[in-house]
Amino acid sequence: MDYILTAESLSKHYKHFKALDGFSIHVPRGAIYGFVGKNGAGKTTLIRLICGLQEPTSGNYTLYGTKNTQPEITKCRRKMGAVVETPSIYLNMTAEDNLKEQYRIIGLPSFDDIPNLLQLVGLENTGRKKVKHFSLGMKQRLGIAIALAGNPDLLILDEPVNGLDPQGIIEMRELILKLNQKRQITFLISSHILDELSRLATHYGFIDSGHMVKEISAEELEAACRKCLRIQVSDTNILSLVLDEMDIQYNILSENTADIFAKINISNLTLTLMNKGCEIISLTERGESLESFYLNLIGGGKTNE
Ligand SMILES: Nc1ncnc2c1ncn2[C@@H]1O[C@H](COP(=O)(O)OP(=O)(O)OP(=O)(O)O)[C@@H](O)[C@H]1O
Repeated sequence: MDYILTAESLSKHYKHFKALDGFSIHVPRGAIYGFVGKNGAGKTTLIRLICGLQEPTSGNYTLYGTKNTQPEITKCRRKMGAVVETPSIYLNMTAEDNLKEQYRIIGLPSFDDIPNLLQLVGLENTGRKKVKHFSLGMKQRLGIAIALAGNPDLLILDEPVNGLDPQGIIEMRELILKLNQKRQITFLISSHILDELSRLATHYGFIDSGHMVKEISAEELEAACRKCLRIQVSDTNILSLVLDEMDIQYNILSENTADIFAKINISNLTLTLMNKGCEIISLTERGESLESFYLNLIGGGKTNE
């Protein structure tokens, strides 16, 4: 697989405190990678390291295949944009002037692309309005426009929907999906709002106390959380024959137990099984929400702070 960002055995210690400890991550190109963890788990610490704002205590990471210890890493960081904590924008300036300022900072020679960029993030009609009069959602989208100025193909967003109202959340989600699908931008999104992430993410990494607990694709996660019907019967051989005939997906767990992954007509199944001499002993609905998967993985309870 082609990874834009990887880390192995990465550690960041603050005196005796291990904010990241033997941490690993693998972000595939084109992914929307949901980076999930409780407050204080180490998410922002990783982002600060990748952005070059801090140095790791030990271990390495790679950006576009380049190790952080190689001099070319600075060039690689130019292909990356980040909106960390509150985006750094000038409140007394318009959206357009903020973008011009960013273009100057990164040395872009022409402002021609600014109208397109404003349109891309839905701020094309803000005219002379100063940013201090923007909603939080508009400010966040301007933060993204600023991060997009250098035409990056990796965007790192730290808690992008924190504090946004429902409309702002929808606009942010649509913008992320648009940039991912139309501009092939890979996203690393840190968040603890799992429900929102699950509408976007193609991959997840669950971090706890500075460790990567699990990396999983959205498909694998969906399969792990898939609702199923656990059925206990007198003979699963007969059950599998019947389910095959009905073209229903299932998984045999033992001589008497199986999981069925479909909505079924229970009376129909009971009758067919009885006619073939197989008795149903019990039926229970099983399944795990994303939230309970996450809590099982890292445990509820206290934060790291
Ligand atoms: N400069 C620092 N000095 C000492 N400890 C720090 C420093 N920066 C972060 N920490 C500690 O490292 C831990 C991880 O912090 P980090 O900001 O990475 O967490 P986070 O997962 O981003 O959490 P949040 O969602 O609250 O932002 C926290 O316990 C924090 O107090």
